[in-house]
Amino acid sequence: MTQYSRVSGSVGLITLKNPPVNQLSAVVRHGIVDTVQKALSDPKVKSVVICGQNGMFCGGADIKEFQTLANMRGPPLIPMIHSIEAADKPVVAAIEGGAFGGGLELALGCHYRIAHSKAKVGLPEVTLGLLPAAGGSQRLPRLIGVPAALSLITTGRHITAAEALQLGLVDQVADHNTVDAAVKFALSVAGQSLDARRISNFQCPPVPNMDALFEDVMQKVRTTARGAIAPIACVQAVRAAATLPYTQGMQREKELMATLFTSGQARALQYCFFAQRVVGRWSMPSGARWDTSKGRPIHKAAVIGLGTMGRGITVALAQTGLSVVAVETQEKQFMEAKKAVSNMLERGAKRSGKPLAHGKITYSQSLQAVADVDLVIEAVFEDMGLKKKVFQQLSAVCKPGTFLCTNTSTLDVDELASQTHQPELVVGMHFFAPAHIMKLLEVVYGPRSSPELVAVVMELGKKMGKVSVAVGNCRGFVGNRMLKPYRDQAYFLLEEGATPQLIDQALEEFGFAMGAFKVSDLSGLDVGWKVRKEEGLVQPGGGSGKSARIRNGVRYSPLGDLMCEQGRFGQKTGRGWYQYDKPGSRDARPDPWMHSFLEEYRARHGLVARRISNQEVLERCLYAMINEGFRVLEDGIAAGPEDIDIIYVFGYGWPRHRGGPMFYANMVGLEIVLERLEHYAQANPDMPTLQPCSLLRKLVASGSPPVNKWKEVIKNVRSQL
Ligand SMILES: CC/C=C\C/C=C/C(=O)SCCNC(=O)CCNC(=O)[C@H](O)C(C)(C)COP(=O)(O)OP(=O)(O)OC[C@H]1O[C@@H](n2cnc3c(N)ncnc32)[C@H](O)[C@@H]1OP(=O)(O)O
Repeated sequence: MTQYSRVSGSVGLITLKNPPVNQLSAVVRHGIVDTVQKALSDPKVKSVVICGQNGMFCGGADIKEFQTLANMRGPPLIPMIHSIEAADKPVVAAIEGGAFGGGLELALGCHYRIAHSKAKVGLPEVTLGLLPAAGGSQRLPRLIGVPAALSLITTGRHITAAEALQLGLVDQVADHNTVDAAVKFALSVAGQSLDARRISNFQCPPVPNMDALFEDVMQKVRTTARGAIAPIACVQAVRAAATLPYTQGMQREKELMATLFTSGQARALQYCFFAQRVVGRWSMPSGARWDTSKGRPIHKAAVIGLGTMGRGITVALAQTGLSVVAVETQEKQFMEAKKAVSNMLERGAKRSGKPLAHGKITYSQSLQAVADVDLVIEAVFEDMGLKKKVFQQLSAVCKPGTFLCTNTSTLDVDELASQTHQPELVVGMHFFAPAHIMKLLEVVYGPRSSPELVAVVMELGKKMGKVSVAVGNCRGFVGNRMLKPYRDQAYFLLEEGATPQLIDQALEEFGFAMGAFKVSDLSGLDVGWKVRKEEGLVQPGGGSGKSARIRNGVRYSPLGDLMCEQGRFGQKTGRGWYQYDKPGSRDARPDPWMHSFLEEYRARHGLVARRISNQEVLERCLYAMINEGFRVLEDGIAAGPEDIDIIYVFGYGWPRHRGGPMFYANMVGLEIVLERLEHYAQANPDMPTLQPCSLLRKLVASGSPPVNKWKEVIKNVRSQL
């Protein structure tokens, strides 16, 4: 786990060996303690270099060890790093690949740091619900100053070697063999005084108006944290570094870490870290899997339809380096799209510092232009008739073997596949707007979709920088299917006495980026109205009598339809569930009109408004959504709870520090979720989405196992169906 050798006569070389990222597991820490001791006691050794095998310095503490305290045996990190800093021989960190979290903290304990030009460094503990508690919160501000340290520690962002050099975080950047460069450097500094190299002895560089700086940062962090506690603790720890002697600062770091370490938030965030990796190992009900299905290379892709989504998809594809044919048949849209795509590419290049991808795109107004591409993403208007026509044309125009994908948020992918000669080469790609920015991609396979195609699209998603989740085909797939009962409950609560702001506030306090009604205003109320009209659910004026609030024997709220009849489509019309200064403006303000609108509505339907608590809002909206999540699992639409949680965290603004809806259900206690659903279902027999689903009952009957054990119960439930 840790290899030791003497090189160039007098340099002790310690190599961390713990694939995949040389994480600091107990054995590695043992190895470091032993080999440092060996190097320091060997009179032939004048200086020491620490590096990692396979081009990676160190990915930090072993996150798996955090799952249970019992796992955390072996030498603790803090004294280990202290003993390196206190050494009387220079110790040089040779950073290849990356130094993250405890890995960077180890490097900060060394007297010098040399990084490869392609290496990245960072303290991402905050993203795991923690803080850099192996001295990182105390050493980093002393080394690079309080403002820069706050920026790195509160965001967890990874920075390049060049930025690290500029900040003074590393001493040298190497373009070639970093270990050789570090050994050479170690030879050159052997015997030199180390007094000025021990960061714990430094004072933080003074900051003018320090109190104001911390107040300002704290306020910003509180706003963006949406209830997460780790970013706040990070600010407090850096403040301790800036105001206290090192030893007291370390004590404060320890106390803050103790609170975070045992918090549910840390558990949720660490679950998300692994869940994100689990969804990459996709599987299909047919048994096809990520490790047994091989894709084939895609050299040229096409996008059909250059509306908002098509433009974003074109940009995302071009940024991967692929050749892209962008097709739009309507002249006006075609001209506008060319300009818009070009602007988006320029902004993207500026943001990322990567070269412009203009040359990768050719534009055409004819579908014939896609004849020789390997993969097509159709992104025309969300209309089954239109999409069917496009798929028939694509099937005729494209060369045999071309993969055909549809960007859709709800439509039946199998129905579209049946329009083509090779239905096995069709999948859905549910992008989220703006498609070149949003991280989530639902990859929707049908019963006939080939695993090769799923492999290709999952890989393509990764290249586009997306978190791709493979899901089965059903109405709304995973994300939108679960959103429906959540939204329905929000509408029902309005009928029963709540206001849009009461409901949104409860959801935002829970941690959602936006409440249900603000989201509805943002995406446009007319979108759902059109779908409901097509489904025959809308009655003019909302209908009357008892049947007005029932469709197909199930409770229905015509409130959204009534809003649309009034032309209140949301932000785009300047009026929706909220009011806005002008059409297109984003600043939502409560609208007194809503009050009389709701009063009148309730009076018409004989409803008596009652006081609705935040708890009821959360329980009804979230548990209805979670219940649907269990149905999704039962139906085999998602392979596991991780898939659902990642979809919600990356696509629907679910607070990451609550781990996703299914993890959250587990945190609350499945038996409590079941009991509350039973309670609400009994009170509302016309709301079948509140009837607890059988998988939830089975899980509770099986003793509510942790999320990572659900798959066994799901397998049993499915085999009984
Ligand atoms: C008292 C002191 C206490 C605490 C102080 C210190 C705290 C810490 O150090 S917390 C850990 C901080 N480190 C991180 O957050 C880094 C996490 N890792 C990553 O960001 C990435 O893995 C990477 C940038 C290092 C590499 O990315 P990539 O090449 O894309 O690989 P993967 O992300 O797919 O990871 C591969 C494989 O490694 C597992 N893994 C990665 N890091 C860790 C880790 N620190 N501990 C345990 N396992 C780790 C990861 O899960 C993947 O494995 P699986 O596919 O099997 O899940």
